[in-house]
Amino acid sequence: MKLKLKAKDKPTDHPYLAKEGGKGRGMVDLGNGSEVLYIPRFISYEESWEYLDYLNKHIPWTRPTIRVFGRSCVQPRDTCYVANAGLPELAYSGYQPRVYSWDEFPPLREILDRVHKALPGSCFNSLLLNRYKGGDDCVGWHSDDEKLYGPTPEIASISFGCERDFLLKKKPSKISQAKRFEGEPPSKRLKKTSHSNQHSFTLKHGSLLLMRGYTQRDWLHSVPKRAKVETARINLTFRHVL
Ligand SMILES: O=C(O)CCC(=O)C(=O)O
Ligand SMILES: [Fe+2]
Repeated sequence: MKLKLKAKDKPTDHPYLAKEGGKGRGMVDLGNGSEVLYIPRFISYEESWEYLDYLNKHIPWTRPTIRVFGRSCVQPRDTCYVANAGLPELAYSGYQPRVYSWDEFPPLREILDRVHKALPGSCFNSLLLNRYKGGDDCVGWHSDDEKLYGPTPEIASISFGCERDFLLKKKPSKISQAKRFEGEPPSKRLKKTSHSNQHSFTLKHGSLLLMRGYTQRDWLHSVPKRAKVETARINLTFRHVL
């Protein structure tokens, strides 16, 4: 693996983020304890094509019917779910995916190992796969804030195939959050709210993006539709179910 991060470089707390450096390659501080790390070439170009080909052929993709704002619709992307045995079951938008075992897909375990090595201290036990067949396939604004991931989930996202935009936007702040600024001088308020409220990444073939801290509590993310995109993209999001 070409990644520069090694376990021996490890300071005690979140070494991969410390190592990348607050201002260095790939790390975006979203403010108030939310962070994103982006490593464009996590898996080599050639290996990434091999993984893409394998996943296209061997994953039992389904396109389920889900419920969004009280209406049934076909999810605009293919999906599959892999997890350790015995975990609480995942359900989202009224859909409970069937759970497949890692044993059925050795390359997924291999990618999981590579992610664990690159992110010392991480411990993912489940994986949601998405396949976007073309530019009409997408995922709308959401956060992965299901209770089974706990209050500060780390989500590691690997992308293969067609580059697509990954957008982040801040959730509208709650009154309780606004209240925190009461009684503080305006200069301080400005400082605390000076982070940008949106970010975008073009997720490259073989890239790794990590969301951590309060990113799921305070931010929404999406992969919007794109005209002119005709080729497929597969995305893997590794998560830790508590
Ligand atoms: O495809 C992506 O990059 C994001 C997928 C996602 O947000 C999800 O599965 O929750
Ligand atoms: Fe998500």
